Amino acid sequence: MEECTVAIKYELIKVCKQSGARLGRVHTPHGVIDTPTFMPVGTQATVKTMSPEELKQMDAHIILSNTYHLFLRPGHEIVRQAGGLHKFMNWDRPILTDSGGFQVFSLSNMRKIKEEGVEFRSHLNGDKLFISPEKAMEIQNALGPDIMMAFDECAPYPADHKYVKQSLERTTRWAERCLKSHARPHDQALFAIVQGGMYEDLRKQSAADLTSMDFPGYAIGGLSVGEPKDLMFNMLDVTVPLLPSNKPRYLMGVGSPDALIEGSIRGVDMFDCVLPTRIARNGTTMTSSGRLVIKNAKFTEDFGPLDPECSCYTCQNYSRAYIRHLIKADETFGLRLTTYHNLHFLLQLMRDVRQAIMDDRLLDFRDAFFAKYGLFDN
Ligand SMILES: CNc1nc2c(CC[C@H]3O[C@@H](OC)[C@H](O)[C@@H]3O)c3nc(N)[nH]c(=O)c3cc2[nH]1
Ligand SMILES: [Zn+2]
Repeated sequence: MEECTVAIKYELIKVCKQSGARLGRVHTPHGVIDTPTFMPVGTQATVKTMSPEELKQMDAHIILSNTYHLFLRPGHEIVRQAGGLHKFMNWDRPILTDSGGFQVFSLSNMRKIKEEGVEFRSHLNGDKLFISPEKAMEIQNALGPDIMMAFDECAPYPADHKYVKQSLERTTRWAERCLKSHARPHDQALFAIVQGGMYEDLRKQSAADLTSMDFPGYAIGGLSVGEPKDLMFNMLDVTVPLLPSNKPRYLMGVGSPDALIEGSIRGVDMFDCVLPTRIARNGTTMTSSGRLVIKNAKFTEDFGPLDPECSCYTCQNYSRAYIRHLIKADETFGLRLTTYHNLHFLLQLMRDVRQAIMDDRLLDFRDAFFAKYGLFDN
């Protein structure tokens, strides 16, 4: 694609001499993203319990939203009338929307996959709905994110070689149809999603098919679907080297601290995961010494911060005892405090990862991080 029709540009800043990880920047219509980056997930046009101002305070560079959910509610035409997602949710930095491929297969029942697209019932009211590659592009065109994802099938795990091969080949044909129906390539970058399950040969086939179509960025899909972590890392070792080095690489649905560090070491630039926001809502927090479940009785009279090494708003102003009280009392403010801290923790982790790449010491950083992170027994 000639330069003028591409909405984003990847700038490689340097490669870590110790690990091979890379420091980069993704230039988008709504601003620059420093990579490797963690993207907070705002599936229904909000990062649950956080305001845009708080997300800026913790310096989130980009957030996610979701085609499937917004198609069902409030409907993409409402968002279009509002002037697009940035206006609708009052977020003027970059946005990435997932195509709904994952949700159609994971959230709705009674779905039928055809060459044309996927027939399914709404998980909200049982309405019979249909999403095709063209429909997914129409919805994302209305939502107006800086980065949109091709409509794909995230193959289930485990799945046999024959099923995964047929699925990836359909995903490739769907990606081609997405490209053809891409209305505003100069405004919105369309990323393809590499599939292939846990099969090296199929990962190579999917990567080869999609990189021959020259997308502005590539996601690695079909992972973090219940497989053992070392299998996921093994699939990364196979797939990442097949992706162009001058384009961003996005590992979908990955966000535990160890996976963010290991994925960065393997050359991944972008990550998203609901983990930090989801576990926060039942009072589980990530600290430099490991996971801390705040409801644990031992924190009843603990007036120290969640994480003594954390500089976030929650840790500077509130105690474990207070947060434990709020979570036990089902007080919404408690969820806000744990969510704020968990997101800040992962965003800070990625700032530390980027600094470690700059200093050519990411493997040392990893070892030091893991030496402490596993220490906590709740
Ligand atoms: C958790 N593991 C995981 N998530 C995944 C997602 C959804 C992320 C999206 O789903 C929602 O969170 C579950 C959020 O909106 C997020 O952006 C994927 N999406 C697509 N299109 N294709 C994939 O192969 C895929 C694989 C994933 N593995
Ligand atoms: Zn904190």
